[in-house]
Amino acid sequence: MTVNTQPTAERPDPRAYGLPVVRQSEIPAELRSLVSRVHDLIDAVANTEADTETLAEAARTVEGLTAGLNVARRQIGTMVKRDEDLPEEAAEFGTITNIVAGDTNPAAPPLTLHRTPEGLRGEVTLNTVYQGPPGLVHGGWIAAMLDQALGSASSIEVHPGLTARLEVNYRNPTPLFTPLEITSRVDRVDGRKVHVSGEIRAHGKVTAEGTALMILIKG
Ligand SMILES: CCCCC/C=C\C/C=C\C/C=C\C/C=C\CCCC(=O)SCCNC(=O)CCNC(=O)[C@H](O)C(C)(C)COP(=O)(O)OP(=O)(O)OC[C@H]1O[C@@H](n2cnc3c(N)ncnc32)[C@H](O)[C@@H]1OP(=O)(O)O
Repeated sequence: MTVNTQPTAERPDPRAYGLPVVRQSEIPAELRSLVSRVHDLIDAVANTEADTETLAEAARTVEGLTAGLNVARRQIGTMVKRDEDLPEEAAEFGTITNIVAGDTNPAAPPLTLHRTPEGLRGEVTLNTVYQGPPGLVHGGWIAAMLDQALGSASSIEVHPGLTARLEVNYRNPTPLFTPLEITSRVDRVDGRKVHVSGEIRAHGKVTAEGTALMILIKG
């Protein structure tokens, strides 16, 4: 059962918690481009068999780049405001460096979830950076992606919350380099307790199922 496909009107404003907010459209194209290139760099570093001279030069270059970028850092907990077509009071917020779905996190896959009549749906294809068993996605990452999809279902359909309990059933191996479909929904709301569920599918077959209890943020 989907409780409500429309966002709740009143949402907690991160600014009330002392957290800065960046509009998604304010993230410079240059930063998005850098994030994408570093995402590819992580994969290249994880898999390279280049000669030691090339490795040493790359390390020096990256060290210099890191120092250059660290001259100006965001405040921890900076949030990004999404769905800017929604009215201000119905806006959806996410943490900008969220490890699963953060706009500016090059280590994030990233997973983007969209509303559907049934709940939320997203697609993601993972490379060897997310590898656990050979050729397969790490189980911890499967849990992380389900946690994000289930938390987002609560956040978008009801109200943002924190995961109090998460259960994952690994039904089939989840392959790398394969489009994965991730779906989630709200099953039941009981005061501040929101029961959510979701699945990951590869080639239409369920590889993992998750259920969780989200406790809504007060205020
Ligand atoms: C941090 C605030 C910033 C706000 C910024 C504004 C907007 C933000 C917008 C979005 C961002 C929000 C979320 C991000 C979305 C996705 C990220 C992925 C999800 C995560 O990565 S999230 C991290 C991992 N997560 C934790 O880090 C939680 C650690 N934990 C706690 O922080 C507390 O534990 C908490 C808050 C869960 C509850 O604490 P609490 O004091 O608020 O509530 P309380 O204990 O009174 O429970 C109320 C009722 O829930 C029942 N209940 C509680 N826990 C239960 C359990 N485990 N099993 C069964 N029932 C349970 C009680 O029995 C009672 O039930 P009853 O009312 O019937 O008596």
